[in-house]
Amino acid sequence: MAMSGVPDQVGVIGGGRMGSGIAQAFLLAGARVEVVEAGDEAADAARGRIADGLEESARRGKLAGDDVGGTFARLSLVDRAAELSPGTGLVVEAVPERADLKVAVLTAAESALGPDAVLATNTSSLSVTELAAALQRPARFLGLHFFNPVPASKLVEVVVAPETADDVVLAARGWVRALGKTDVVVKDSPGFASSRLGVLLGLEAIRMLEEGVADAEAIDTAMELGYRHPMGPLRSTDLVGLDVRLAIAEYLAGTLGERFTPPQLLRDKVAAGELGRKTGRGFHDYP
Ligand SMILES: CC(=O)CC(=O)SCCNC(=O)CCNC(=O)[C@H](O)C(C)(C)COP(=O)(O)OP(=O)(O)OC[C@H]1O[C@@H](n2cnc3c(N)ncnc32)[C@H](O)[C@@H]1OP(=O)(O)O
Ligand SMILES: NC(=O)C1=CN([C@@H]2O[C@H](COP(=O)(O)OP(=O)(O)OC[C@H]3O[C@@H](n4cnc5c(N)ncnc54)[C@H](OP(=O)(O)O)[C@@H]3O)[C@@H](O)[C@H]2O)C=CC1
Repeated sequence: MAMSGVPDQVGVIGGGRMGSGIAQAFLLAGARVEVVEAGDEAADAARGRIADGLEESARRGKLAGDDVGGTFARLSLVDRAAELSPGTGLVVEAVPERADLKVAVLTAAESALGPDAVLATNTSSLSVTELAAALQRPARFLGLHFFNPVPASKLVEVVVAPETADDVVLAARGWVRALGKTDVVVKDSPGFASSRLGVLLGLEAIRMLEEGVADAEAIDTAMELGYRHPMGPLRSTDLVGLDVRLAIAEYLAGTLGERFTPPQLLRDKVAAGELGRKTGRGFHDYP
């Protein structure tokens, strides 16, 4: 264990929006972190995101002992999940929301690690139980669902499948707290507690936009001032990424039913490359 109560060595598969935030959180808690990204260009981009995040943490006085350089020195990048260090205590998978992709990287990681390692998925919606079925040691697997933006978000959903061992749940809850975040334990089911509710609100807001009920600014402001949500449902969709939201909605439509069917406007915007903040345009503009 690192001094603060997280495993000494942590792996994060996928260093995109979420993976880089998760890596940053474990670095701040004192762990050595290996991030898996294929290819030099993707690795450099992930390294850059994490470096920027740590600089911001330092500006906000969130670096405990080390300086930015010392914290960043505990980060390394590898090309493939099979190359993760055998002594890794915890791996969090944060590749795109596709079951086949997640199974491929999780099974590769499992083969590289010792029998006590815990594997976790950051999936927003996919069945943790079905992902577990592809593994040799399903008892050591669970969902650790972080929220965006990871450094500012206080929540991690701990998603428990029927086969997840009790001691793994206990350890994972301790790690979440050691990150300075709050854990909520949720039984595995499509969309867990947060995506099931959050996505429905987002989809309804898009349908309202399609119907011309109000413009995006008005819909968001209604929820921000009326319900005191920190961000309206369209601004939140822009932050998550319209492509990510579409993948989640498609899965939930298939499992929970028609009410999650993605509106045509969401499909059109994704097809047009308007993915939200990351592309500068979604339901709002980000110059
Ligand atoms: C798709 C999924 O599967 C799941 C999802 O993620 S769905 C949710 C998508 N996200 C949302 O909808 C976000 C909603 N919006 C919000 O929560 C808020 O507007 C926000 C968190 C983005 C900003 O809120 P804010 O109050 O202005 O944040 P801010 O005061 O700057 O920061 C909050 C805390 O995080 C810390 N923080 C922020 N950035 C940080 C960084 N880079 N490093 C370390 N700490 C940081 C701040 O220092 C502050 O800490 P304290 O509470 O200890 O003071
Ligand atoms: N965005 C959000 O608000 C949230 C998302 N999530 C979930 O987190 C997961 C990741 O989402 P997000 O971070 O937004 O997505 P991103 O697209 O930002 O990141 C995914 C990363 O995974 C990399 N990747 C793809 N295939 C592999 C592979 N085989 N091995 C290693 N890395 C790979 C991608 O690299 P490259 O780009 O080079 O292909 C990319 O850097 C999804 O399951 C999503 O549902 C959970 C909470 C919030």
